[in-house]
Amino acid sequence: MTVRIAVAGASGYAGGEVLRLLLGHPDVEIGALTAGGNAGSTLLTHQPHLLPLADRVLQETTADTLAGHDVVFLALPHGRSAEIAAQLGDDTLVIDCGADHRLTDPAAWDRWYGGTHAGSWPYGLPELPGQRDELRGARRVAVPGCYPTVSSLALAPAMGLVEPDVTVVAVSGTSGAGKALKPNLLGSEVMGSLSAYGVGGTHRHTPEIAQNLSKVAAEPVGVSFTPVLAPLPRGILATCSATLKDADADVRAAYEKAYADEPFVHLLPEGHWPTTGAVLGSNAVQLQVAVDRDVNRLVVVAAIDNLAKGTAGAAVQCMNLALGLPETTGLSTVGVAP
Ligand SMILES: NC(=O)C1=CN([C@@H]2O[C@H](COP(=O)(O)OP(=O)(O)OC[C@H]3O[C@@H](n4cnc5c(N)ncnc54)[C@H](OP(=O)(O)O)[C@@H]3O)[C@@H](O)[C@H]2O)C=CC1
Ligand SMILES: CC(=O)N[C@@H](CCC(=O)OP(=O)(O)O)C(=O)O
Repeated sequence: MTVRIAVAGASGYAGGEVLRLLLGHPDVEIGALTAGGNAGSTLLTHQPHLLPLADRVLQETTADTLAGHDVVFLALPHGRSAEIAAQLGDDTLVIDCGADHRLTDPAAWDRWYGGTHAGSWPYGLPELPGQRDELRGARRVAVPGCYPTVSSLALAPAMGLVEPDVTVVAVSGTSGAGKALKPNLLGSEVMGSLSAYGVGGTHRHTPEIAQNLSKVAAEPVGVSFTPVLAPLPRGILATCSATLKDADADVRAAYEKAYADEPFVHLLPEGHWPTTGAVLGSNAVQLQVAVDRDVNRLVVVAAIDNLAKGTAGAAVQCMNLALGLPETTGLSTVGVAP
């Protein structure tokens, strides 16, 4: 089967990564590509690596332009997806890389994003318990945020083994912030420096991580989340910890069991630790677990590429699931090294 796809936000980082992956997908034909203010320019201007699509002219992001495709990927700023998606019929599979449809609680949406909640869609993290079934045949998919992806996968197998109160400190490359110029992202501010931001429970991914872990734990899970910006283009390394209920619990066995059949989530052999370099450009998640005996805490380190498994790779994985294609089509588990 050949699936005709469109990408809204094709000039951005997430849209560009969706296209990079889809250029290697055997069942896809690439249709309309749209942007905001950059509509009218060629894709080459924004995505110098996507030469097979170099001459494509970016169109305006309207429902008319996007209609008539089998799949529409929305890689737009927060708050821009809902209105467009509402105008696309159920014959179109809509995959939203933004946040508009991730949170299930309207009050949480209002608190963290503000304004009217557009409703929640099937959540695009197939590796969470029960989630894959929700995505098979779905017509709408909310792709998770990059930090919630890595932290939820790092901690989900431990739910029940740890107290429902977790800490996540995650270091991210700068592409996570998108292309828009921000003062803290100027080259001279970022290079050679690490900086924490969204400290003190103020980052909008906190409720998304809590939503995921609370669903798995079947009880409210408190989340203390601190993101850190690093001078890397891509990659997230998350260190997650929680107090063990039973000091002798076999946590490694729980992780081995949870991810034994997952094509993209890899618990590394003991003694090896995840690195962002090892997952670069791939849809892989690398994990390692340890128990800090002195303080009786489980410590999990996890790495993803924020643009791949953290956004575009997850979007393609979910497209495959929704369309009934093999889940791994067009996706690699092999990173780039060194
Ligand atoms: N970067 C990442 O690691 C991740 C990103 N995401 C999500 O993906 C989405 C896109 O992010 P990202 O690619 O990083 O952002 P970028 O800033 O790199 O790209 C944004 C894209 O949206 C377009 N756009 C901006 N404003 C409008 C508008 N008013 N109408 C139509 N199009 C518009 C831009 O077009 P133009 O060039 O014309 O301005 C551009 O194509 C966001 O919702 C983000 O949260 C999710 C997970 C991780
Ligand atoms: C480094 C950096 O700035 N990262 C982004 C997260 C990107 C992402 O996954 O998020 P959304 O889809 O929810 O925007 C941030 O902290 O806002």
